[in-house]
Amino acid sequence: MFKIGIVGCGAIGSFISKKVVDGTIKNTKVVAIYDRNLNKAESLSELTGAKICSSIDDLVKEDLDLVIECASIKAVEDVAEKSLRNKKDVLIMSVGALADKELFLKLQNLAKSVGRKIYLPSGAIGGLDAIKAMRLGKINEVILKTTKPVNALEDALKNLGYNLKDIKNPVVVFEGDVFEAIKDFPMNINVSVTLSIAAEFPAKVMIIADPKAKLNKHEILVKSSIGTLKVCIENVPFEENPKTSALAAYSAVRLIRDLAEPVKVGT
Ligand SMILES: NC(=O)C1=CN([C@@H]2O[C@H](COP(=O)(O)OP(=O)(O)OC[C@H]3O[C@@H](n4cnc5c(N)ncnc54)[C@H](O)[C@@H]3O)[C@@H](O)[C@H]2O)C=CC1
Ligand SMILES: O=C([O-])CC(=O)C(=O)O
Repeated sequence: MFKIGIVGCGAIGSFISKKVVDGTIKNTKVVAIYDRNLNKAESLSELTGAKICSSIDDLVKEDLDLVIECASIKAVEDVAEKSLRNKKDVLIMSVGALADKELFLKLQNLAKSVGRKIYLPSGAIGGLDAIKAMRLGKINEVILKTTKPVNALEDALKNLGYNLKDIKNPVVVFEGDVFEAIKDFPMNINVSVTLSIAAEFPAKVMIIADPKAKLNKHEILVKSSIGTLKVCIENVPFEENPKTSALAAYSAVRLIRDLAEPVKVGT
């Protein structure tokens, strides 16, 4: 039995748990969970039978094969470092944390020294298989254009001083590099960091708030010496968290399921 621990019992953590319980992820059990909001942890414990832990330290001491972080950028350092130090592989959803190059390097070195893995799912985007191959040639440009409904960007827009009622037409609310993008939109643009890590090239990012949009759209352009990649993905958002595309959770489910598969498809 493959044993997992989950930190963050929101949209993604709940979805992964459901897919364990319904057998989509086979031979797997959710053994331990932690959320700073106890109510959220209690609902997932009812569904999975998992032990509710009182802290990340408590969770990583359990007998686990994989710890899944699906909480927030701020939680990543603690979850990843403590999991690795306790000889557990870790899957990170809040990939935006790894825009901090020092942190990323520290975690990579730690994973190597303890012989464990850090998994970064493709999340709400696609095309990373081709981009990873392209980076063996020369990458010249990486662009991500993300269009989301206004409510999906609500927290970040309010912090940036936007009055949401004033947004009547699609408006470019951010244009800049990946590092600035994830600072301003920490709950909306983790994908830009995953893309930049896959390409080993910092993405240029544009974010558009569209009051008529119903889907989370990500358009990717990568120019390289091997060829040009254009990917456009239009994702259905989660009802319980419209910031998050359902595909992000599906990609984690797929990754966990594939760990046990004998055949690997794609790079
Ligand atoms: N890599 C990707 O493509 C994507 C990544 N994400 C990221 O994945 C993460 C999870 O997303 P959702 O499930 O939609 O979020 P959510 O807001 O539905 O759930 C997050 C849960 O984590 C808990 N939490 C937050 N910080 C915590 C901490 N420090 N310690 C313990 N619990 C904590 C919250 O109480 C909440 O229950 C977010 O950081 C989100 O930005 C979301 C979409 C795509
Ligand atoms: O789910 C999405 O469409 C993308 C997202 O929120 C993120 O990358 O943080």
